[in-house]
Amino acid sequence: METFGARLRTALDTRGPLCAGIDPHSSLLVEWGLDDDVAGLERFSYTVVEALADRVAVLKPQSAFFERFGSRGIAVLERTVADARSAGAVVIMDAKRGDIGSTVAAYADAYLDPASPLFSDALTASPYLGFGSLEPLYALAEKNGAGVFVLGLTSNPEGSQVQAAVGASGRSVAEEIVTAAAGRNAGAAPMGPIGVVVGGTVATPDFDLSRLNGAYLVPGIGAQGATAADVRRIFGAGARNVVPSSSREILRGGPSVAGLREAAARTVEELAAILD
Ligand SMILES: O=c1ccn([C@@H]2O[C@H](COP(=O)(O)O)[C@@H](O)[C@H]2O)c(=O)[nH]1
Repeated sequence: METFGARLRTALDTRGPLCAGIDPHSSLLVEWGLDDDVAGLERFSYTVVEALADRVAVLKPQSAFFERFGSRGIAVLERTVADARSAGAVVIMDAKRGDIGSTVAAYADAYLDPASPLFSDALTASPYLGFGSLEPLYALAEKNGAGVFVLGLTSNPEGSQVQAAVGASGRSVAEEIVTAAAGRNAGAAPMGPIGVVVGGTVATPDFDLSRLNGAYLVPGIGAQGATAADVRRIFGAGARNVVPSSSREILRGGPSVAGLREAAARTVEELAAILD
């Protein structure tokens, strides 16, 4: 079985360093001339998959925008994930799950078990009930060749209230998360299954990001104001295993398939120029 790290590395090498978000905001549905209903959600999501799943490295559906339509929205999410994976994209489910370990085990079954209709290549998760509370996700991800992206330094301005807090060790919460993830990834090649989210909008971290031996998912490119230059500022020129992520900026290229492809290609070009 190919590991998540190997699959992600190949996707980045062959398709370029971009994660395109599938975020069907009601305002975007309207911009695309669609109704803000399940039919609109379907058309929007399947168009993004048709346009991008055979060419961008990673697609990241944002679960919240599907959940708001209840079970019919989840059905659209299931097909979106399955079709995107069939077309060769690595799919990161952005659901930011987290709870006590016994409940996290059910989230693991929901997203990281190949028998589940929502099975994805990776899941975003919140480690703020403790990094170890997510252990069932790490274990099932490893078993099934999938990945987990834990929140480290999020792109929103409120994040630092928790993530920059310094504990008894003298290290910030975010540094502790990176350290813990690095411990779990030790020895894996080309990289381990535990990635960390570091927003492109954050202040330059004052600790070493290079020891993770896993991928960094970097949301905030485009609509939140982060640029390729920010990716270089945070990770250094030529950084590897960095997955910049942009949703609204690319989605505004729609509703045409050509417009979406053009927006994605432009973003990849900018990012590839500064990443390995
Ligand atoms: O720190 C984080 C973690 C996740 N996100 C998610 O990424 C996209 C960003 O969308 P844009 O339209 O490119 O702003 C969205 O799904 C967020 O939930 C994040 O922004 N920051």
